[in-house]
Amino acid sequence: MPRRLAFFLFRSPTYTGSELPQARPGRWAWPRLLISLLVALPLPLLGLGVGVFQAQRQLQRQAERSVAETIERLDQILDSSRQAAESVQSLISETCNVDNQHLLQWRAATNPYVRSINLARGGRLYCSSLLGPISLDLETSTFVDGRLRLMAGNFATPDIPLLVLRYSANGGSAMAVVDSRYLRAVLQLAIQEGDLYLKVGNLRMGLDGRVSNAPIPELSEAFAQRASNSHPYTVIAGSPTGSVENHLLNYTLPFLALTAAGGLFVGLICYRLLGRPSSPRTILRRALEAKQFEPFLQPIVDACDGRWVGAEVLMRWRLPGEGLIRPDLFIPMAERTGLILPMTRDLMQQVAAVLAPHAADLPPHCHLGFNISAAHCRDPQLLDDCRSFLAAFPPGSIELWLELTERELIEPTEESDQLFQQLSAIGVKVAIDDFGIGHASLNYLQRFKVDALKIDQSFVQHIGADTLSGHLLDTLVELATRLDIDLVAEGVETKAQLDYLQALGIPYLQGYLFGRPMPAHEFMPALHQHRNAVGDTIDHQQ
Ligand SMILES: Nc1nc2c(ncn2[C@@H]2O[C@H](COP(=O)(O)O[C@H]3[C@@H](O)[C@H](n4cnc5c(=O)[nH]c(N)nc54)O[C@@H]3COP(=O)(O)O)[C@@H](O)[C@H]2O)c(=O)[nH]1
Repeated sequence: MPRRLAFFLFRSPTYTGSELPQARPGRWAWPRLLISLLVALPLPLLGLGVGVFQAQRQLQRQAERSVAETIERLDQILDSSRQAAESVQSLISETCNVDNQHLLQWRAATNPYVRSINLARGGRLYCSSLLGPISLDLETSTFVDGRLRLMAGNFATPDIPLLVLRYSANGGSAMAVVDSRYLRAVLQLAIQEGDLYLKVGNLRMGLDGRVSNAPIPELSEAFAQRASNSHPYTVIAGSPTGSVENHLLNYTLPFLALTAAGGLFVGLICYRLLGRPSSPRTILRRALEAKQFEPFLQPIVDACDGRWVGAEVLMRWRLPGEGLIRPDLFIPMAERTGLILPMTRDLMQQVAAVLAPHAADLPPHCHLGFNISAAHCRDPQLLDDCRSFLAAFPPGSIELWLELTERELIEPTEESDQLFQQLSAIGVKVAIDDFGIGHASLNYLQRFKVDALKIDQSFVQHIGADTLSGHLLDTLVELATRLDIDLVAEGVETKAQLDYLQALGIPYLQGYLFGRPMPAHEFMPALHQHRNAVGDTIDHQQ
């Protein structure tokens, strides 16, 4: 095997084109093996099919050829025997004297196939080249067509079968006796595989040289039969059940082994190819089809009293065998491949399916925020997706927020302007996510009709650590007040940060201090639990 091919087949697969996680190879091993088997099997099966077809054809041809050859040789023997019998026809009317016996012996000895020649008259054998004068009954009706008789033995050699050719002339007959050993040799030489029979009347002789009146065994795999044009006998050849298998083993084994090796090779290549990691797009598309992307909800709280006012929807990838995958590992790739559009649509549908039945229990005008990226701003279907999402809830029960991220720069165009106007018209709010760290944030503020800013968590985390963050937060609060837009501070983890942000007058907060992102179906039970707790706290404070 060339080195490059061996390397391709046997090296371990490592994908270098993407850092996207994939399902563990172990889970995929069985289907991969099954597909490889399905790919590997056709070649040996085809080989076997061709082998069986060829074997059947060869056995049939062989049977037909054997029948033709046997008839040709037997006719030669019988023609020659008839000549021997014909040559003594003048003796039939004569007695079995010494001269006539010598003549019979001479004729028998000079014919290559004839063992003896006998004369008969008036229903009796009266003269034999072997025994001289004899007197034996002769039943001419036992000769097929009055001319040919197959016998298991006779008076001279009771255990050696023979074929007797009768030639009628001068009121009697001359009979040339052919030893079955010639016949047996003819049969054996004419066939390599299968069975061959000489049939005279209801008696038959097989390759073993035995004469019997038993029916010929069924020749199911190949069959040929022909009667001689010159003498009253038939030759039958064929192959019994199991002959094709034997033929395959004896003659086609190398071919079958070759096709099996070919199948194995193809299967190995297939197994190898299936083991190669897919492109990032294919991995994500498969994950989406398998419904592996799930919504997690993180509460957003009212800074004054800590009550939940809504949630941000964050995507998680539940990869079988690997657990939950962080969004920063796959969202950038989803954005690059454009798959973020159907993924967000799927997320919206899942959230609507989980929360809509509990709409009455949600906080008033429940704020539900989804992250969108540049591709969404060029996708007119976003409008329909938002409409469908809003339509799943009773009117006015929720507020849909789209959070614009800055991972990809959003180029404002006529279409995007129109899209945002239409979104605003149906009540969808727009927030700028991670505000303050991206160079485009201020640009977005100018261009889009923004309803809220989400202050990046890095500012919150530096509260108390440096004065610059504090100044920046002051400036952001002032900016939001001037523009009359809402503010949400992200990444609140400590009581100190909470106090600071409350003192600044930031109305909404989000962070681990209030709740970590949780599976969508856990949101309602968590909200009830929180309500009980916050209700208590508020009562105590009052
Ligand atoms: N286009 C889309 N982007 C998405 C979507 N879902 C998530 N994302 C973006 O992936 C980034 C990472 O998100 P995630 O790991 O979910 O992290 C979020 C929070 O879990 C985390 N967070 C929240 N509170 C705290 C905290 O107190 N401390 C702390 N260290 N981290 C906290 O911050 C992330 C908040 O995300 P965001 O508000 O969007 O900035 C992230 O950039 C997501 O935007 C999606 O569906 N589409």
